[in-house]
Amino acid sequence: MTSTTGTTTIEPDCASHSTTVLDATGLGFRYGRGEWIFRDVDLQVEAGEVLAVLGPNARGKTTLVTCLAGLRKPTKGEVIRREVVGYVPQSHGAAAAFSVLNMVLMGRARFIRAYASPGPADHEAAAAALDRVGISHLRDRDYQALSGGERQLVLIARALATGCRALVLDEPASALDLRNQARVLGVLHALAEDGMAVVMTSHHPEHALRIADQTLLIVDAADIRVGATTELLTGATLSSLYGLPVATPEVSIGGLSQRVVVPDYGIRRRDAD
Ligand SMILES: Nc1ncnc2c1ncn2[C@@H]1O[C@H](COP(=O)(O)OP(=O)(O)OP(=O)(O)O)[C@@H](O)[C@H]1O
Repeated sequence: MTSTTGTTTIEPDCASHSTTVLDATGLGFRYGRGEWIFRDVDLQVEAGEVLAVLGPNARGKTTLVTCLAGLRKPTKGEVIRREVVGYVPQSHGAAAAFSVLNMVLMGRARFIRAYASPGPADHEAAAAALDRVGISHLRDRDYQALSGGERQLVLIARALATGCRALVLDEPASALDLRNQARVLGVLHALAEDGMAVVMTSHHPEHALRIADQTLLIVDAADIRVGATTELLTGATLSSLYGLPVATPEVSIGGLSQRVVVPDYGIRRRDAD
């Protein structure tokens, strides 16, 4: 056990035969003396598994995943992290003008002594992380001058440079166009195929249907549902979760039958007869 933060334990356990990377039990959180944001959450994420966290705005998705990542101390319960966890925040901003390479090298902070410069091993890890997400060609670009999709990939590379075996991402594809959504989802899917445990929040149930093995729904603080994505994400459940009619028909795209999410916005086009 390397460190303990209240009830949250960080426990790299290389000798364990369990493939459970993140193990949360009885997790509850409230800000100060406010209302519970969520309570009694139990979940496990295995190596190579993707967990999507869905719920309407302000239901506590960010709060939950920051507890899982160890950035926030839960009010109740415990999270056991058996591997290093990399966190990818929602914000794409950078406080100063950094190159892409220097952004990714920040992920090496825990390996670099105070006032020391990154060494060859750090540069090697940063290059491997850039390569892993397919953006080696951007390494000398100014991070602030990149598009939202490119920045998202840089932040994933920065997390990978930590040597993490679990990745927790807050809305990794929310601000991206369709092609960049596919690109980020493809990277996460490939990382999971290589054994990474992936947790991501999303406002896109179809992203969960594409890549998530498990989904966690925050219906309200006392009603948290965790289950197999394809079983949990029915039209009826999504309609009730988001408060509008949602259909989930099977369609064939590119020769592949896929369940898609079609919300009824309740608006009739003016040119419709
Ligand atoms: N530091 C804080 N102090 C007090 N309340 C907070 C704090 N941070 C978040 N909250 C509140 O906790 C609730 C959950 O916030 P959180 O950001 O976790 O929700 P979310 O589901 O990620 O929201 P969104 O989908 O809009 O990003 C919200 O009501 C929010 O206002």
